[in-house]
Amino acid sequence: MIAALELAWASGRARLLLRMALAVLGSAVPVAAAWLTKDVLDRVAADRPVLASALLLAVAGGAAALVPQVIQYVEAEAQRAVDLTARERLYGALARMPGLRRLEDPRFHDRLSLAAETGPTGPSEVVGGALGAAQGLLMLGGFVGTLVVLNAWMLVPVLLAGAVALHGQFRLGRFRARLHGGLGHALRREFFYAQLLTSLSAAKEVRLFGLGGLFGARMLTELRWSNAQRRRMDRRELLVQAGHGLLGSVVAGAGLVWAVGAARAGRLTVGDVSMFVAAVAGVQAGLTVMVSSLGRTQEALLLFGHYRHVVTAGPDLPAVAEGEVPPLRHGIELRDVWFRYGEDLPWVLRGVNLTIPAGAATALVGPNGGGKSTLVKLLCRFYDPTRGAILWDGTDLRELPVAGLRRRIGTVFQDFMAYELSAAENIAVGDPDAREDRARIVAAARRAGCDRALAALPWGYDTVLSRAFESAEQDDPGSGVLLSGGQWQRVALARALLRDRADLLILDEPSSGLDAEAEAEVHRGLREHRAGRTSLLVSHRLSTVRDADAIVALEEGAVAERGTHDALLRAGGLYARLFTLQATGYRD
Ligand SMILES: Nc1ncnc2c1ncn2[C@@H]1O[C@H](COP(=O)(O)OP(=O)(O)OP(=O)(O)O)[C@@H](O)[C@H]1O
Repeated sequence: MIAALELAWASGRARLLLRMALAVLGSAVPVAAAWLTKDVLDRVAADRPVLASALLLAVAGGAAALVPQVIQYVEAEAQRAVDLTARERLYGALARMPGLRRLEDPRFHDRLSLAAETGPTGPSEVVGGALGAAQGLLMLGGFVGTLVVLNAWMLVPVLLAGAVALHGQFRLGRFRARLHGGLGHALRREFFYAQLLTSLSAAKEVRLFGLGGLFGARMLTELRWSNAQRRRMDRRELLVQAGHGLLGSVVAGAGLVWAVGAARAGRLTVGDVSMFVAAVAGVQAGLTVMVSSLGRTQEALLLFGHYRHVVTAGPDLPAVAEGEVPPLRHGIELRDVWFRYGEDLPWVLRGVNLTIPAGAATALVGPNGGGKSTLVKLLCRFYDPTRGAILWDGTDLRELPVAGLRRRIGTVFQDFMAYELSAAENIAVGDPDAREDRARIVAAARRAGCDRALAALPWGYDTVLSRAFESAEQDDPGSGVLLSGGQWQRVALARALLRDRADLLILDEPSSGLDAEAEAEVHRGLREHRAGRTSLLVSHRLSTVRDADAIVALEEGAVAERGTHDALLRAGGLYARLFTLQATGYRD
């Protein structure tokens, strides 16, 4: 509750105070209007001057019409401000998580989508609900006072009905919050199938294999399941609300019968009867507002817990204070590194001992699933080894600032990103400092062999590499083009080469999509770029690694052998077998 209120306070104090003042005004107006109505009626019946009271009643009527509109506007404005602050905090918290483990955890993902949904709306719901409850309480207080004056016994059934409704609303709120939490899995799968049916990247296989019907049916199954859950919720809500309404009308009807009887007997004036009717309606309205507002607050608080969980989760790897990492002088050592992605998952790396000497080119080869990409991810410190350590010039990576370490590394991942941004930005993301430095971007593109292709695009480097944002206007750099797989790979390579000051260059399958000539050309460029630098090249194309200073073969998570190309061929082990197979394939 405090966290939600703090968020609302932080995103606009003046607005929150105004909203509170309006809540007080909103609850005072109906009570004042009821008293003024009684006064006007009694004055008319007693033939006394009525103008001043009638004018005040008109003002109260105007305020009753106006205040809700103003509250609505202020609430919407507050909602937008809270949305901004909540998102800033949520995505800021995510950016402070340097590892990948949390994002791979489906439970965390569920919380994350609930946090993204409820964080921006939660505080407004809580504030709105709390103020609504206070408003209801004030209104209730005013009318309860009135009922006490007229007939205190009427309070008993009216308040009992309110207590029943309050209990029902709380149960509904808890049920609704649980339902919301439980739907995450189904919603994610439904979204996944809907994405498959609409995404361009899946379209080829979906059409060729005729998967549209299958995925569509699965999407509808998920939707039907979540609809059934929502239907259960709606039915409960219907029952509770209808019961509450019914109870209210019975109480109001009984009260009216009593008031009319009392007026006949001369115990009440006409004004008293009007006041009584207004008071019973007012108490019930106050209770309804209070009950539904408390229910709304409770539900919002339960859901806001997910937002709090994500925002306060903290870094997912033991953090070290920010700072720079000294340049690599001697090398990186993996000392008895064991790693698995989860406690219930098999070991991926099993006691890897390996040195990547500074200034030398090391190549990593081996069968699929051997752990090469995992080793790359550990070097970038997306995870910490489960056992053992990785040392940067003798210092454990866990003792180095993550951002500082990553500034020292340039990497092309096997599954690199194709950003729907301009060609220049697609390269510049490799080093945000170079965003405005077109000369550096072009130099990196030249080294990766994509300079000519990018310069020849309709708007050169400013062409957007996507058609998602295409506009009808001509000459708009937003109208984009699509690159081929190999061209994309060169752009991703340029992104890593832009970090020309990085100490360690990691290339995970940088040329798998290139044609033979392009591959030879790119590797010639890379050899020049890597000369004298520390690099780690992961590749299945063994022709591209033969000139590395050392080749390491990784098999089933362990180093099977290590040496130069010639030495490994002579040894006749795994590398020799793989190389000979590939070479024979080419010759045949
Ligand atoms: N995020 C992950 N969560 C769980 N298991 C994973 C994850 N990433 C990889 N693995 C598993 O780790 C093992 C090693 O995968 P890795 O990608 O490191 O192999 P690789 O040697 O790079 O393979 P390839 O040559 O096919 O690229 C595989 O069995 C894979 O299923």
